[in-house]
Amino acid sequence: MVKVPDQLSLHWTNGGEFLIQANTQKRQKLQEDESSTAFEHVDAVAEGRQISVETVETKANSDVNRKRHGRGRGHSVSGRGRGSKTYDQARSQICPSTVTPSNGQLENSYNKDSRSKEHFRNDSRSSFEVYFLEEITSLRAKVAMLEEDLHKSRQDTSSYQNLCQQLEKELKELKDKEQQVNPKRTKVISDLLISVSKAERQEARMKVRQDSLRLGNVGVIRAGTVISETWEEGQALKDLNAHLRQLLETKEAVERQRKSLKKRQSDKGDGADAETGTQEEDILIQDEIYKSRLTSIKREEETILRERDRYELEKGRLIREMKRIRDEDGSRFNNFQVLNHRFALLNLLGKGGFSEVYKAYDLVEHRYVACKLHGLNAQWSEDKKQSYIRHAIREYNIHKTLVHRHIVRLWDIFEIDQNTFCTVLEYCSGKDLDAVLKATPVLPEREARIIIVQIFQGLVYLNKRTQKIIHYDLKPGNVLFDELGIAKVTDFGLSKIVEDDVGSQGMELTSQGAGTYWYLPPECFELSKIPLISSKVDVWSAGILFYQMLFGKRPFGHDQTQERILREDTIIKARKVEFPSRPSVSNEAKELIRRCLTYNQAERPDVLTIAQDPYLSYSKR
Ligand SMILES: Nc1ncnc2c1ncn2[C@@H]1O[C@H](COP(=O)(O)OP(=O)(O)OP(=O)(O)O)[C@@H](O)[C@H]1O
Repeated sequence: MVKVPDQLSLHWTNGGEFLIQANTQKRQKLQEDESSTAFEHVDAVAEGRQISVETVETKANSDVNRKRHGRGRGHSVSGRGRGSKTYDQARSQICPSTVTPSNGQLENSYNKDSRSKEHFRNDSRSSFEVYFLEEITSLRAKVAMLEEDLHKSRQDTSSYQNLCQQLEKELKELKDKEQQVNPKRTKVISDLLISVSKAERQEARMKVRQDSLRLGNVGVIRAGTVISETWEEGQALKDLNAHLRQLLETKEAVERQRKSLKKRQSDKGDGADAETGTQEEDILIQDEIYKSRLTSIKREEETILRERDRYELEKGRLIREMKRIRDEDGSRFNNFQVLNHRFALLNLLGKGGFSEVYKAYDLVEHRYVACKLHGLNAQWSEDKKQSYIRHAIREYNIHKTLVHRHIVRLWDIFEIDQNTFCTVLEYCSGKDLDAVLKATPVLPEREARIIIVQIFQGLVYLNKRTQKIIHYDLKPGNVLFDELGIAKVTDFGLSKIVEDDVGSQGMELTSQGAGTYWYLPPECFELSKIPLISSKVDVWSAGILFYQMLFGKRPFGHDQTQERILREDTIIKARKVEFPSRPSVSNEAKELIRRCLTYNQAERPDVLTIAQDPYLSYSKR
């Protein structure tokens, strides 16, 4: 008996099922008849073909799948489509002749119409052949397409490789070119910067000369063999002073006249005649004239005094600028050197105790920076030099880790020679707070508030790090402004890292005596034992700063020298802060200052606590 392959029924659903059933019934019938040779042959052929169909179909499917899962190029769809179409055609050619309403009917039809069997055999055979042929053609076409694809891909790969090589070559050429152009470009930028800086130097010197005529100049006086410098007032101040003197003389003259008028009035006594009455009225009128004159003199005096104050501020600025120019002229870095092949030094910004700060241009990052040149005195002992370097490295190590909007960034540090090294800082083109307060000693509360808020934000950052930092040297000169007016705290030369194991009272102050005394709290002046300090030092300093911005002076020892503050224990006695009646300042501001200037360190809030003060917050609650 010939076995019908299972696949047949799998593929030929619906119509095919009928066919299988028909064949099975046929076979049963033939077995019964034992005369089945012709049909068995047909069936065997049909079965054999069907197996082949299955094999081809499976292969075609796996081709399609491979295509689908593989590169997924467009041909796979059409290939499958074509195959399926052929397959469907084959089915449709086979099925109509074999499909009958029921098995019984099929048998009947088979028995009744042997011609239809023949017809079926012939139809099946030709359908399969057609199908195979079409399938083979389709597969060949697919293979051809795949080969074509492969060929194209190979071509693509090789052209991509060529392109890649070409781009690499171009990149190298560009890099080489850039390396050639770079020094030229750097030279052009440097030359431009130098020209601008030279023009600025010239302008600065010209302005100083012009202002000197108005505001004054440094003169030299000789006393025996001793030559010393003295300040000679400029014409504008001389004129103002002369005007003031003249007003004073006039005032004295009017007052003298008024006095004698009063005397005349009292000498006359209480006369009641008509003449006396007239004279008395004359005296009253005369007195009124003198009074009016005195009032106008006072007004003029006030105007001139205001003008003189303005001139004094300008004079202060002029003196600082003269000093800066003198320092620049005397500096060994004033000749536009490029440090570390990168930082083009421009003009001197200012000179500190042991350092010169230059405006510079970073030729790599293309931005302005401030180069602080720390000079070790050649006369110093090796020990002192080493201690200074240790100190500077310590400062650098603290400062370089600080990244905050209200802290000046430290970009770099390098050695220039045996006695000099340089720290590179974020450039702040605005004035420092010290210069601001010299020009405008009293700031409007609104301006002072936003400055102190920014300072506290910087301090909060220092106290939220794992390694907390006490700045220890907060003062107007250490608050800088960038061109947008953003305040930034700088100079970490005296700052302290609060170690993890420090007790609640704070850490030991090992550098007692350093710092600027107006801004330091009472605990820093403790002499009986080593003081313990914490972030509360900065809270006190910020309180002093805020007071100074609002009232134009420091609350404790404003007019005293550092030495006198120490000698007279000024800060140790600073138990309570007093506020002047003018200018008028809000109670909230005064309360914040009181909290910052709490005498007892234990009761004074620390940075994170005081930062919660509603006055330091701008959020709408
Ligand atoms: N990052 C900066 N950007 C712009 N100007 C700066 C910068 N750092 C310092 N300056 C300016 O340079 C000048 C000198 O600064 P420096 O810090 O050396 O002086 P100081 O604080 O007066 O002195 P010392 O550090 O010895 O107390 C000051 O006028 C300061 O405003």
